[in-house]
Amino acid sequence: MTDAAIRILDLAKTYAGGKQALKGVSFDVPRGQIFGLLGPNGAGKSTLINILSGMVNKTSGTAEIWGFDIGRDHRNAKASIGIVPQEIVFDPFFTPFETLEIQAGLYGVPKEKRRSMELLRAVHLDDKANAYARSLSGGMKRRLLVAKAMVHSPPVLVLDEPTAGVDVELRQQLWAYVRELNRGGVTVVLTTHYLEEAEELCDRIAIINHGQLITNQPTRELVNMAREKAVEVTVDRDLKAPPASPLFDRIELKSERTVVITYCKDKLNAGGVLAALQAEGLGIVDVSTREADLEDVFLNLTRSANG
Ligand SMILES: Nc1ncnc2c1ncn2[C@@H]1O[C@H](COP(=O)(O)OP(=O)(O)OP(=O)(O)O)[C@@H](O)[C@H]1O
Repeated sequence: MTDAAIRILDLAKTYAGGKQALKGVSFDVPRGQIFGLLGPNGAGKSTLINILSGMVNKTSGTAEIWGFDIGRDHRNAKASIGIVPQEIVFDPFFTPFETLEIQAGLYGVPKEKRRSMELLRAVHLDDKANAYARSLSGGMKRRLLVAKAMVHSPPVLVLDEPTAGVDVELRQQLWAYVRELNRGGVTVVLTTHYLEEAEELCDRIAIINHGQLITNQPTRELVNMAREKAVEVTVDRDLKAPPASPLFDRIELKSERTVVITYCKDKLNAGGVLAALQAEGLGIVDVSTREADLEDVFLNLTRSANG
């Protein structure tokens, strides 16, 4: 038995029309982590999740969930994962309580082991237990989907773009619950477009683009890869052209007196940038720096993978 929560090996998918959505992707999701799966639109994230959930058939390669092969050991693999889909799909005529009971029935959870009310409390929907699902707001429906994915107490929970259309407060509530589940031992996989979200939540991040894995590493390391920093400097006189220096990677004129200078933090620091400007005879009026974040890394990595 592997110690990975999910093990994906050379996984490929070509759709009927010939579109190669996954071109041989391999990675492990370590147990106990919150793992981010990132990529731009059309990268292949949903295809990968749908293969894990059994909704899409893989073309080749293997995938294991909690040590169970999704093909050979389909039942155990399915029992080991809960998936919160991207689309909100409910039967509008069932109440949240009934929705969870039916789902538990589908997974063969015996009545005495069901915990529908407990799950509804956890996602702050206990007061809506007997309301029609169609009367719930978008955020409430999304939380109900999370509860629904947990009825059979799977060790792995996958959330596919869970915060699309969810407001900031509900997003925080959702993350608080996801963290709580993770502290309780649930491995969480999250797909998102929001790098900030991934940076805040995930222990590890994999990025896919055009069906290929671009990177897979601890979030901290990924952030450290952002070698570029930018400093915005306002000087004491109008500039006709941006002052050039071989030390700068890029320089752009933001307004007559403000320039944004991008530099590599291995070569230079903000003091060096200012010294170079002063050497040009410019007086410094104002300075602000920006920490490189995952957005930069993401753009750099996907750019180099495209080029
Ligand atoms: N059923 C399908 N038939 C044919 N092509 C498909 C099908 N589903 C997805 N694709 C294509 O496969 C590629 C990967 O799509 P996928 O939905 O996996 O990407 P994604 O990373 O989840 O994107 P998004 O973030 O927009 O959901 C896209 O080019 C998409 O158009």
